Amino acid sequence: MNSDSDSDSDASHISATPPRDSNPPPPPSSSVTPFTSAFNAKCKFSKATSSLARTRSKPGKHSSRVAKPSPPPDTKPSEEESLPDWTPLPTLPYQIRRASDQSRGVSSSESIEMLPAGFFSKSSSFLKFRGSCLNFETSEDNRPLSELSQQNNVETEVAGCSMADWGSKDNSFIPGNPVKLVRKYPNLIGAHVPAPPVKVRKCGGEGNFVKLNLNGRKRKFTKKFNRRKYGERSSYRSHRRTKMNLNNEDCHETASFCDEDGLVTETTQHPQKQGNGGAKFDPVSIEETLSNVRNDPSDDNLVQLLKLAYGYDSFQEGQLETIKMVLAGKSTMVVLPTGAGKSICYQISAMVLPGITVVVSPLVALMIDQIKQLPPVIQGGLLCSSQRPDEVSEIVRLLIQGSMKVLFVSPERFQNPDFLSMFSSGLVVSLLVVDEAHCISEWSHNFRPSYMRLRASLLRAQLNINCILAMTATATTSTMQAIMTSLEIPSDNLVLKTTVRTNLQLSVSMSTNRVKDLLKLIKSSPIAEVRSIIIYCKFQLETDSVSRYLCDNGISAKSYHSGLPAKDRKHIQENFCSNKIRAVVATVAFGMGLNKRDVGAVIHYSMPESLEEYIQEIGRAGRDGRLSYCHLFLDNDTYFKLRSLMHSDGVDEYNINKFISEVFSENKCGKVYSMVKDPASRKFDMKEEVMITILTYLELGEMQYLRLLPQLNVTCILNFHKTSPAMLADKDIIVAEILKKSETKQGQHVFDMLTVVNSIGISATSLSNHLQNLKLKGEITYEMKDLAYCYTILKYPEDFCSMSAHLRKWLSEIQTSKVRKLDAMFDAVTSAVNLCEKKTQGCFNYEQTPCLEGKICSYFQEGDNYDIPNKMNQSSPFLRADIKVFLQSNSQAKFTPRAVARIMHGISSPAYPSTIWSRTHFWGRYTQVDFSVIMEAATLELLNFVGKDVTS
Ligand SMILES: Nc1ncnc2c1ncn2[C@@H]1O[C@H](COP(=O)(O)OP(=O)(O)OP(=O)(O)O)[C@@H](O)[C@H]1O
Repeated sequence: MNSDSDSDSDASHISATPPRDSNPPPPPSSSVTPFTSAFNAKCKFSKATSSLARTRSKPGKHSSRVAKPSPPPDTKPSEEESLPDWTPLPTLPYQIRRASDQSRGVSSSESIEMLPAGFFSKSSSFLKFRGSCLNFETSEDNRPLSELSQQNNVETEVAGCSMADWGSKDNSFIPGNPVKLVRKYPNLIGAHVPAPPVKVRKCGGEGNFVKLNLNGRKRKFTKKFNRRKYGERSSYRSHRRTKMNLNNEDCHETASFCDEDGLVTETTQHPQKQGNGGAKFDPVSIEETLSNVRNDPSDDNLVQLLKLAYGYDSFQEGQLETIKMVLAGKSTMVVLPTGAGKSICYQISAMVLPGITVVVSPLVALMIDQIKQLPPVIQGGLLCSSQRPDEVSEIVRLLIQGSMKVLFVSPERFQNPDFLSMFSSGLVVSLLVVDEAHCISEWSHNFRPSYMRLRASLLRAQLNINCILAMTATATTSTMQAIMTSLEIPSDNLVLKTTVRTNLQLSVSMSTNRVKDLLKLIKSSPIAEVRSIIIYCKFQLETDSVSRYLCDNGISAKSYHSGLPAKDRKHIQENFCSNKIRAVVATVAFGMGLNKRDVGAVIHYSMPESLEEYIQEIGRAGRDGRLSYCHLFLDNDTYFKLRSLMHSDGVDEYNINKFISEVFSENKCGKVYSMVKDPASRKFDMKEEVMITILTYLELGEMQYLRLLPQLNVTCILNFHKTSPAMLADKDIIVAEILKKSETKQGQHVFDMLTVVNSIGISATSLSNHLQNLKLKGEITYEMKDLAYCYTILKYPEDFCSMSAHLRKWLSEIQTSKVRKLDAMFDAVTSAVNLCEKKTQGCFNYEQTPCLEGKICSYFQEGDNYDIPNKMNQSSPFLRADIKVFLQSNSQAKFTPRAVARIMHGISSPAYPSTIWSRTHFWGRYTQVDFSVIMEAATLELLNFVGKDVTS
């Protein structure tokens, strides 16, 4: 309990149960999950003075109306205490007592500078690939390959080399130095062994649909190599039998840190890589082979192309059949394990096909990684919102002249009219690749509403695309079905292989002192000998404390999370890739797309939220094909914390209804509307992710009610400098309109961008550009704020109530699916621990690979449509009494059952932020009781209160 609240003089200290512990629950601000990052933002925001304005209000209202200061729940603030402003709570069905005044206005001190729309980034390549005529030119950027190799970090160099070239003592690249293809050694420090080539099981004539076969006992080994690979696990077990000693504290690390600045660029730079005996990149031979493939895409011709472009001797499982299907013009769905080489499937197709290949990727960092890994024959670039106009123009120029073959974009780009117009004016797209395709499905672990834009029908209409390649490493049957339906991929066109690579050894242990156990694990064989380790935590603060602890104990470690500045994150990743750091202690923010081949261990300090996330994260290990270790520490507290957080996205039908009513409060055809994000989030007690999900549904659901436009800062604060406002207005009709629509405050003109846009009938981008030009001429300076969702209305809904009911049902199904995924994860690892104790599944000591693989296999095959056990309590004797006391002691506020349940679970929400509500000692007291049980109890107690309120 917070010390502040201990001193409460109101009734909140009287509770049916004693406080659970003397400390408040750990601040969720340490979490890195999307919802808790948003939570952090809210916490920060609520400390600042905030604007509550809505865009459709009169000029300046965004800065003039402000939330009423919040009465703290359990304690009265001292005068010096700078409490966050009280946010206007939604008008709730369970109203205890109205706060007396919620309309006090304070101007917002926040200002967000607006970026001109449509920014792009420069992409350069030292080789230009002219798509149609296949001329290879050396560009001005061209430098000796060796120089580029030196400039690039080890990640790129290693990624690029054939493992047959890794033969020297120091594991350096020696062209033409073949090594035996015996997969004998795990990823060890100083194990001066060449890594074998990555070889996985052959598809073996199983057609396009190959069933999952994760259970080690049932594996068929078509190759001697694979038998050896699996046999190695057994010998490893016996090795561990004698050597595993978790108490060995003697092993100290000596790896040092280096602060030299690394460079990661967004350009296509190609180290000499993909070595096949050091075969040089030969544009003429590649051109000839490409022409052969176009005439006859036979296995031999494609293997020849693979050799010349990448230096690999053969395709890995699933690659060849995918490429052949795409080249035959068939839309295809590929589910291959992490590190199985999915990228080559679209890269080779892009080389062969005549038009451009558009790759949709969820993260810019991922796009940059992919661009860096393109072979020299492919020029690639990306479009993202932070690029300068000249960078955009350069990309567009290269695309139009046919020099650029692969373009990376985010799904949000498909709502940008400038981007879409490129395709209507003749740019031919031969292939659209949807990377991390599971984001399309709301039943996946990582649903992104913007991926709803990638429906085949929309893509066909907008980009005239016929062939789509969907790629993921993690899709359950229901996720796969959702993706294939959405992208109209025929069920036969599925390439599906095992979800876990065979070179990963999985283990789990229960832990009551994770940090100590972690240290022991890292200092014991075999992980003591591993050079590169990733340790995954769930919360940002956890990464800091764990890495500090490791450093204090002689392990070179750095923490990595999204709260760090981008420059620091880049630096850490580069130092890790060049082995200057041994361990990265990271949140989920680290690793996606990371292709450091010799990561020898992935340790889960905290359990992931789903088996999908687990597979993604362990997929960073052993990408060189060598035996690698994946250990997970299981603890109940993390499970309860994560389960609570699963409910932070929940939303009531009542608030959805209010939200929709606000969206459609006017209905003028062609008018651009906006909703400022932060105040709306507090008003409807909805996180931004939820608001954008609803808006995207209104755009892309069964009926198109609105069209979303790019988000915009809608309030502009303008200063005139050279010419007087009146004189400038005489010459400039836009300025004249701005003057009409603006309010003057202390010499500054404050106006709403969309009011001007709607009255003159120009686009928001044109208005932004106009202001930018005036600024460049020295006429004005301006500041933008109030980031808002912008949209136009296409159809007015007939029945808000049924629409709200439908949306609530949909959103709660998504939430239930997430909760079930967490339960399935917890169930898989707990049962692995329990089964392995009984040693019934062939597991030994700390290795539980067969058990876990069995669980993972059935999860991905059968989905989560089974009765998953969970650890939550379904009742609590003091719950109702505690809720009653809580409501009595906070009678000045108003609550919904969900708000009460969140407080009891210690979850912040936009209208009930932890900065205020964690002061009550009920905060997080009932994390072990099922959320719905608390909601039910809260409903009953609130109804009692409403009754009392009405009669009094
Ligand atoms: N045929 C091949 N032979 C040998 N190595 C290959 C082959 N194809 C790809 N690789 C290598 O495998 C590594 C992983 O490839 P890639 O990054 O495409 O995997 P992925 O399936 O996209 O993984 P993730 O889902 O984790 O991003 C790369 O270093 C790549 O060069």
